[in-house]
Amino acid sequence: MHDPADGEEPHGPPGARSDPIDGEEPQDPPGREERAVIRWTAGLKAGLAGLAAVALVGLAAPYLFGEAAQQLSGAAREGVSAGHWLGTDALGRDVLARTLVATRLTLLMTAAATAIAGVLGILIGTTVWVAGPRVRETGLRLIDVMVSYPAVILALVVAAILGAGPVAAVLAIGVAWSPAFARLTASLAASVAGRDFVATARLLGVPPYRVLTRHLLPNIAEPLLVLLSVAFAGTLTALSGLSFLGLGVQPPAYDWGALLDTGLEAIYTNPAEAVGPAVAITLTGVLAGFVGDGLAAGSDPRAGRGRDGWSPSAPVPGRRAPDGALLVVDGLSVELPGGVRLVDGVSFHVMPGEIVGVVGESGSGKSLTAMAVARLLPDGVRATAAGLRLGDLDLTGRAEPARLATEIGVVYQDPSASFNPALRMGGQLTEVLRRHRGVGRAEARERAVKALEAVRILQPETVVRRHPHELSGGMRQRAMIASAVLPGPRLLIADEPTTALDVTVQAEVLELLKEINTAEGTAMMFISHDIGVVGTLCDRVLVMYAGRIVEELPVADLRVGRAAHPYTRALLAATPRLDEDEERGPLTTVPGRPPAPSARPGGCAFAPRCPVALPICATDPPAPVPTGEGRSAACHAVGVPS
Ligand SMILES: Nc1ncnc2c1ncn2[C@@H]1O[C@H](COP(=O)(O)OP(=O)(O)OP(=O)(O)O)[C@@H](O)[C@H]1O
Repeated sequence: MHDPADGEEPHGPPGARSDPIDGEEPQDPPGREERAVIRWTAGLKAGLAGLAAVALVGLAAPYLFGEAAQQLSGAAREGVSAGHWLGTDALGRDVLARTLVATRLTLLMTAAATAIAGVLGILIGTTVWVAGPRVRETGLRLIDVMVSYPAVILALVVAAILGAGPVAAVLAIGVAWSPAFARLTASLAASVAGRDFVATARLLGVPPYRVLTRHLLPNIAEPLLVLLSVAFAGTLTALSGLSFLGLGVQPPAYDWGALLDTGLEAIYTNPAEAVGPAVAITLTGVLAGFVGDGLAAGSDPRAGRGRDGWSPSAPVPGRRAPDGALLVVDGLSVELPGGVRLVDGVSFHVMPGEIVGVVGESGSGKSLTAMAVARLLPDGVRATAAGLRLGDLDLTGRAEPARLATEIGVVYQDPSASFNPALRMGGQLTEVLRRHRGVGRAEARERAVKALEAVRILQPETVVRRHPHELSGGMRQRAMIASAVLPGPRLLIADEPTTALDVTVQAEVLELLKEINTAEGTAMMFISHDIGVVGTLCDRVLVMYAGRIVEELPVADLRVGRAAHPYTRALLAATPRLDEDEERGPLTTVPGRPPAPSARPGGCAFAPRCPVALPICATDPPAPVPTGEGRSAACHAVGVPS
């Protein structure tokens, strides 16, 4: 499976190092489309609308109620009345008017403190990240200490040093909240810094500040935005707390905290006096919280995806899977939230007991197609399909986890990352049987031992007691196959299961998969970028290019080089064939590179690399056309004499 970070090709080879200032930078990662989208959840809308209303009050109240707020009515500490909805204060001034007027100063102070916290924290966090390892270590530890120190206490210390007053309070709270931003920035920057596009930018000599502003900050903006709204609520309460304690705003100026302080003095005689500022503080804090929650939910790719990231789409006309097909995929698309299609309307089927190979260059969408079938799509992508079913199991609906776990087995590319290093093999192998098939511990263990034996692992009784790191790569891959077939799945998805293995072990694993297929009748989807490997194992082959299936053909045709699509022919021409008697001439490479998903041309995505492209290929995407029994190709040039 592709890391989103390496989805698009960096410009030019790393060796083509240019001027460090104007160094050629890698393209933005595909995640960018994802970042640009804010999902307008109800909470976010309500929070923003509420805060806008509060800001409007802050703007207008001093003009509308400024006079009423200063006017001495003569009736001190008067209770709630028609003239004074929240009563009057010790000098007879209208409490409601004062609460409304105080909105402006409170909001200004809160916004200033939040801005100071954000700017200072992000500066500290990024400086720590840009600094060398030793400064970084010390900086991070210091930030940790500051974060663990309660912000209000820190603010009290700063306020005590700077003296009482609104400026000191704002600075104190701003400084006190900055470690939270520094910590988040440093951790997020560290996680993004390890991604390939950042490494490439550095390799190309892009200066650190440019890496920071162009590649790092935009990628971590979303969580920082969430923290900003949380900090707004936090600084509001903290500032009100300082004013309440007499360390913030000083008379005759007043904010909500100061009003609360005077209101509490009269809590027994006129409780309403404290209600105004208390409600204002709580309401504004809650609204800021709504915005934070809304932003967090909006940026959570799992939110709002409907049925587990799945939604139905219109059926694809003219395509019908044969009767009795086990897996039927109809118009499956996988896309990023911004609408960029990574897999674009693929339709295919797998018959019971059939091994279907999926080939194509890196990034053609093979893994995402397979993972969409297994319901294991990574966060941040969304799948739609007109139909997707495995036997009677509808894979677009809320498929039962127990059925998914037992009816579809998955073998991944990297055997070292597929097992939990902290657990023994036995527990991991028996998990699905025990959890979903209700098999007892002893029997599950016995079956695990048999399964390991079946994949030709020597001394399986000892192996079940071992941790994954104690096994060789080949053994781990075979153990993973054992684990995948143990619950008796109807479909086994093998995603480049031999890529990480050496050639001898590769051959053994392929043989093993064939044996399982023959003995158990397990249908398989076998993903590989190696058309030669697919030719030895599979019955039928789907060739993918730029998110689409461009050709479907029986493996017998592939073996003899009878392919209709120019892309398949180019792949075949680039593959060495050891079984060939006659001289075939030198191997050729497929010129050019596949387009990035966000930059696919309007017509046929292969057209710019195609030796037989027609004018129509640049404008119209070709639909699959039958090219023989069980064969089809999506190409305008098929059947056109060259
Ligand atoms: N989680 C993700 N977020 C964003 N883009 C993704 C994500 N996963 C994959 N992609 C992009 O989708 C496209 C198809 O990826 P996929 O992993 O399916 O390709 P593939 O054909 O299996 O390639 P490979 O052989 O290298 O694994 C690529 O451009 C990839 O960068």
